[in-house]
Amino acid sequence: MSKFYTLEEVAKHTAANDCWVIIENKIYDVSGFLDDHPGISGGKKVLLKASGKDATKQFQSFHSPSVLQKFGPELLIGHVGTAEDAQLAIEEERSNEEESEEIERGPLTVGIPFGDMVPFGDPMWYQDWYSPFYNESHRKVRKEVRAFVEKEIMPFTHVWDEAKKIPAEVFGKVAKAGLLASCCGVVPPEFITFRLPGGIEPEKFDAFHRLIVMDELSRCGSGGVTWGLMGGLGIGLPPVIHFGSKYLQEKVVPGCMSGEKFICLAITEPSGGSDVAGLQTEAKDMGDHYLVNGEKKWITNGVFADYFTVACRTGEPGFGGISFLLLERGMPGITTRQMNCSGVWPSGTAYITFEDVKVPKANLIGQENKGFKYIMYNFNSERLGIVVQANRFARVCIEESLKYAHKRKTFGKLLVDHPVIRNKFAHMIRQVEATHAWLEILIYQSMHMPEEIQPIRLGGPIALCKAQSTQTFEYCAREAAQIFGGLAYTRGGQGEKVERLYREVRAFAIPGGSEEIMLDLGVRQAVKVGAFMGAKM
Ligand code: HEM
Repeated sequence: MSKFYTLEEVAKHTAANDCWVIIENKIYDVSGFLDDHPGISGGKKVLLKASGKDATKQFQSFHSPSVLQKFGPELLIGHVGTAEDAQLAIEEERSNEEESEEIERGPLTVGIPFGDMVPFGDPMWYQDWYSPFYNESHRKVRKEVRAFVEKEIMPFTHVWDEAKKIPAEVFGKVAKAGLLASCCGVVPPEFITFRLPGGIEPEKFDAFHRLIVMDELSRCGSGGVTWGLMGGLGIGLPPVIHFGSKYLQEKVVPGCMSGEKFICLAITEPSGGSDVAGLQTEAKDMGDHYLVNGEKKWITNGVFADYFTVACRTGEPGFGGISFLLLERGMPGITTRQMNCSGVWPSGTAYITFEDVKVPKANLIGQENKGFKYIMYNFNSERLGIVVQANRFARVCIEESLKYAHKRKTFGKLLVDHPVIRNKFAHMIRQVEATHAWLEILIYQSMHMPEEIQPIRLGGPIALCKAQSTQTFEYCAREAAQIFGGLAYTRGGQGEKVERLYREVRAFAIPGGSEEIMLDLGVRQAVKVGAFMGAKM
């Protein structure tokens, strides 16, 4: 049970070896933290000066709430108040916990709002707007994944990013929470070992449940973490699940789904990114095996992957001569090295060299020379995944900067009271909401349109939506950085998410099809489909 102290009692603790501060009515013993407290003008001195009293205001102006999520539990020693207050506070906390997902209902409320209701900080259906796409099962997934991400991911995101590595044990936790299985598209139930988020049956876990999982995870505001956890898995495993032999599936899928093994998709080469048909990595047929030679570049998770789903040339030049092979770490001739990129640091972006790698024929994924079809199959879900992440990152930029604009004053006014700042928010919001609405309608199509016509009908609009989402992300990261000013130019602290996201924009605008290629593809396909469907042009 929590302890309670009066203000007079707290005021006695102002020494370097006995230092308490009050923040939001809670008392923190920061004696052991003084030397670790950062600050340009002496982090220890600042804290000592604030000791023995209520420092809520100063705390809120210098920190993001995640600081207390991370350090609070260890430093918290009690609450301010008398024994009577104590009982009341405990009861209030309990009832707050029970209702935590519900915001107080007012006369404007029409449903059940979720989240902290920062305007446009969450999709509209969270913020008490009607939507035809979601039901109780989606609300369950949303609630569970949000709690998991806030406890297990968000407090550590900055540390992992700086370390350029996610600790191994995190993957197991993420797998057990059902998140890994949620990011691989439609997964046959036999491969799902852990309970899916919200306890939803595998057969009923639909594309909107998957959207929610990825969207909620992306609230951490780090492409390095989203890609570090599931970037390779989400695109490297589906070819094995959908086209691989039983032998390959049994060998690869269980380990990857449990977070003990890692897989990546290796398509891009030093000489070509979006020009997949021109890939050069060669797999020579040697009778009982293939001999693989070539190089792959910018391969997400390649640094720590155990398996590599590799697009190789097995036949004629162009689209028709590509196959997918599964290569395994430990096969002689495979070298991976970490690339030094602007962003997405913990995602293990690799340069990979294959030198005379002997690959058994049993490691062919699907049929020989059908690789391009599998790549195309993968692209639509990969691109939708990028849209989900990029748009949530753009939303994070809105959320973070709108909160900041409510505490930072310039020229005697809060930032949010300056029309020039509100104008920035307006342009960010209209783009994020338009992108989200387009995303939802595309996801709805992917659930209902016959699978065989999806590549033709949906490929173009998904490509356009990908470009829309990354340009929105770029716009919002820039505007949020302007609102944060210097705080978004330094790593860590209040501008932490915005600073990182600003560096990560290109990691979404280029891979999975660059904006230029996406825009062109979108129009080319629209014209082709239009002609097929009798458009009078
Ligand atoms: C439980 C108490 C506290 C904890 C755990 C804490 C933690 C931190 C951390 C982790 C940072 C690094 C930046 C960030 O991540 O936001 C920071 C920065 C800072 N803190 Fe605290 N802090 C506490 C209380 C206070 C109080 C009471 C004050 C002022 C009276 C204060 C003043 C500052 C300042 C000025 C910075 C910015 C330093 C800079 O940008 O150079 N902190 N604090």
